[in-house]
Amino acid sequence: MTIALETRNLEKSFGGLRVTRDLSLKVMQGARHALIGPNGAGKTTVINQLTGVLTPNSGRILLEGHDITGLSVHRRVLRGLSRTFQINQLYADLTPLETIGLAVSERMGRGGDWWRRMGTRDDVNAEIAELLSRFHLLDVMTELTSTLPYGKQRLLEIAVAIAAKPRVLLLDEPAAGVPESERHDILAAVAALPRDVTVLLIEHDMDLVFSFADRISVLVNGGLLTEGAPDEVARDPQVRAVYLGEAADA
Ligand SMILES: Nc1ncnc2c1ncn2[C@@H]1O[C@H](COP(=O)(O)OP(=O)(O)OP(=O)(O)O)[C@@H](O)[C@H]1O
Repeated sequence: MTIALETRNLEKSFGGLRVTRDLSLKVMQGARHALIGPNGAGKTTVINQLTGVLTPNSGRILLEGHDITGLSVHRRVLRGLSRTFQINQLYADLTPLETIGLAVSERMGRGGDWWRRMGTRDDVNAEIAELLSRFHLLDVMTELTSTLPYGKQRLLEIAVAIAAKPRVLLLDEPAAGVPESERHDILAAVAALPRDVTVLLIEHDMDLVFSFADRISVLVNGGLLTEGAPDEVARDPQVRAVYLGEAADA
């Protein structure tokens, strides 16, 4: 099987604090891989190094076998590595229709003239409509993003990431802050992501992790404690001790 995304001996320190410790991870093509760990384990720091927001002190990052350690955030996106991000800060004054339109146009290299051409291309319109439908956004497509229920905003984040047609998607806590009544849509959308997209999920919600992942890596103090299939990880006494605790008994 092909490796989609890999870290080799990744190291990152903030001053004297070693936050990523000799981390070697392999995310296989098509995997539903989750990275879990207690608060402060270093998960966000890993994601930020994968996307290029942070530069590791040492070690390598490979995307489909190519070394991307020195590439900018933008160049990584062009190579097929996307992440979800907090859309509310970026697109608060746009509607989901405009936001997805912009994302699709950006991918086609036409972001600059999207406003002038809005609605004029059938292929773009069809793709926007499909994304709005798939992510349950049709009913709110002309409302301002800032006014949407939080669950809809999180769905829009995933839709925008998918609009870039990534080969590898980093899903950063898609269910965080979403009220119970809206969680079902998030879980369904995440479960329905296209199988040709490799997904690395960071999530605190263990229901989501164990319903979604086919492989789980457990990070503790910046290093890999263990990894394996969900049932192996749930049974692992070290994991139960440091992280899952009572949840592993459920
Ligand atoms: N820019 C920074 N400067 C200094 N320390 C940092 C910085 N970013 C993160 N840290 C520290 O690195 C450690 C790991 O943080 P990180 O946010 O990566 O963990 P996490 O596993 O994502 O945590 P959480 O689950 O709480 O979001 C923490 O001790 C944090 O305080």
